[in-house]
Amino acid sequence: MSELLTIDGLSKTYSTTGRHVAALDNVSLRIAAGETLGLVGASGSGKSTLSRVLLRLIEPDSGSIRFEGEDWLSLRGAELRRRRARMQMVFQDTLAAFNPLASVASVLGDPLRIHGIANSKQRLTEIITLLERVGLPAAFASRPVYTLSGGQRQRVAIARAIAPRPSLLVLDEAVSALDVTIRGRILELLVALQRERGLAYLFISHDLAVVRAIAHRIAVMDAGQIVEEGPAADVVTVPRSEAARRLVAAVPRLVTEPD
Ligand SMILES: Nc1ncnc2c1ncn2[C@@H]1O[C@H](COP(=O)(O)OP(=O)(O)OP(=O)(O)O)[C@@H](O)[C@H]1O
Repeated sequence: MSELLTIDGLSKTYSTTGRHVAALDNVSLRIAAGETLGLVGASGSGKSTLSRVLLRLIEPDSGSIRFEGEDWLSLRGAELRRRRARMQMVFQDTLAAFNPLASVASVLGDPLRIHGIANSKQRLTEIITLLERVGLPAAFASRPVYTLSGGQRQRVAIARAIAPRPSLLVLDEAVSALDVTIRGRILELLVALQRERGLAYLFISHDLAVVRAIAHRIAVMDAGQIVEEGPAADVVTVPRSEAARRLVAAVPRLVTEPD
């Protein structure tokens, strides 16, 4: 598999009122095309800081990111906007990410327009195709976002993320707020989309059980550092780091064999 994302030596320290927090401390990660890297860690370990750096919302103090062969941190302005189509995000809090009064059609139409995917005539057809692909009826196009359930909103968020035809989705606690049944269905949808489109995922969560269900490899973060990385089954069954052992212990069914 070819390398899609290469993160090398990424560091970021927040300094507020005389306190310094090393949120990212020399983080290096790799993701191949079409694979899922799970990133787990306790609250405050630096996961969201990494996703904010990838999104280019904050600049790291040092380190490099190569994405699709390009120096991701040096992209600016129009070129960054253009390349952003290829790396899309899905967050936990979709009500905050969307204007709740906006229709589903406008939420999905924006990326199509911005990235020049479909002209105004083709747009509604493309929106309906996207809705159907994520398991929502075409009639949802006219619904305001606030009328959708959490699971339905997360499907819209996934539809919006895949609309500009990315090669990588960064999913930051994307299923954490959903109840167990809905969460399972969204994970199934993500797996199906990955197979169809060769998408790669950086799947960020504090919940090792959820990450285990979807990731090929797992990286464990603790206090800004990657303390362990390996095939998903290995990290869950033979955790080497203290941080991974704590996360495994927090999921009793992973360590207890069924009767
Ligand atoms: N803007 C900021 N200013 C100062 N400190 C910050 C800022 N953002 C994050 N931090 C600190 O950096 C560390 C890493 O935070 P981050 O949000 O990246 O962790 P996380 O693993 O995503 O946690 P959670 O799962 O709770 O969201 C924490 O100690 C946090 O308090």
